[in-house]
Amino acid sequence: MAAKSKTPEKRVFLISKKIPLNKKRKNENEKRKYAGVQMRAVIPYKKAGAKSRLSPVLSLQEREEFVELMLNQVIDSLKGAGIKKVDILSPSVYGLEVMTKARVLLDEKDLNEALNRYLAEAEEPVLIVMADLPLLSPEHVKEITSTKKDICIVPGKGGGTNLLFIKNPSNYRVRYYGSSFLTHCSIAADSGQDFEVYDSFLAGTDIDEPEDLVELLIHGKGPAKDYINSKFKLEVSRGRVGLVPL
Ligand SMILES: Nc1nc2c(ncn2[C@@H]2O[C@H](COP(=O)(O)OP(=O)(O)OP(=O)(O)O)[C@@H](O)[C@H]2O)c(=O)[nH]1
Ligand SMILES: C[C@H](OP(=O)(O)O)C(=O)O
Repeated sequence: MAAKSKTPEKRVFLISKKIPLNKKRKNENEKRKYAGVQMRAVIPYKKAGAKSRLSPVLSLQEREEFVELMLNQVIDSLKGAGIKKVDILSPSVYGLEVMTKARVLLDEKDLNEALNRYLAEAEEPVLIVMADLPLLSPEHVKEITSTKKDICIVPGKGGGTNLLFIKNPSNYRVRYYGSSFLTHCSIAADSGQDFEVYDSFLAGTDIDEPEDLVELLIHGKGPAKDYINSKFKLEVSRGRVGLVPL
């Protein structure tokens, strides 16, 4: 009997010994990273005069209302993915006076300067997420942040960068505008960091131009879609789906 009771104990000991403690910790860390605990997300956001490229179809007041709805959906997608630390980086407190879902950081500098200052000070992996991504889901966020590479880049339409996940933020600088997707790939390669390109129609659809509102009405859900739905309907003309004011 004594010999029998020793065997299982010994096996338990051996199994747990098979996984070295440092590897076990690493696995646990990986899991935590996946759940978004050991990273932060930052959303650059400017409400004043936002989305000027939508001015042919939306007034200034409508555009400012609309970006606020998109911002809130982006925050919800990040939180839904388990990311606890979400910062909004804005040149002004305008529109963020009662924000409780994320920390508000003010920096009057332009988009690139403000983000690069943020990255230089960051001590943990950073996910940069644009505020105009109402088709982004928690599943996208989880997949992007579980990359095995140093960096994960999500291209936006027309050469932009919709999300950028950077594991070593103090070694990376952003350069948005122009063909920023290509620029961000080059910056990664030039700094010796490997990167993954996350190819997704929905995460890649940023809402810049009136035709992007068509994609929101077709594929979207939630308050940003409802807002556009209250002003426009879809209409098919010559084989293309377009937008018609209600
Ligand atoms: N912190 C900060 N964020 C900005 C600034 N300008 C734009 N953003 C944000 O950066 C992201 C990408 O900006 P754009 O897609 O060009 O949006 P936009 O400037 O509102 O739109 P357009 O006027 O049509 O160019 C969005 O999340 C904006 O809210 C800025 O000066 N500072
Ligand atoms: C900020 C800019 O956004 P876009 O103008 O391409 O939407 C970019 O992604 O480089």
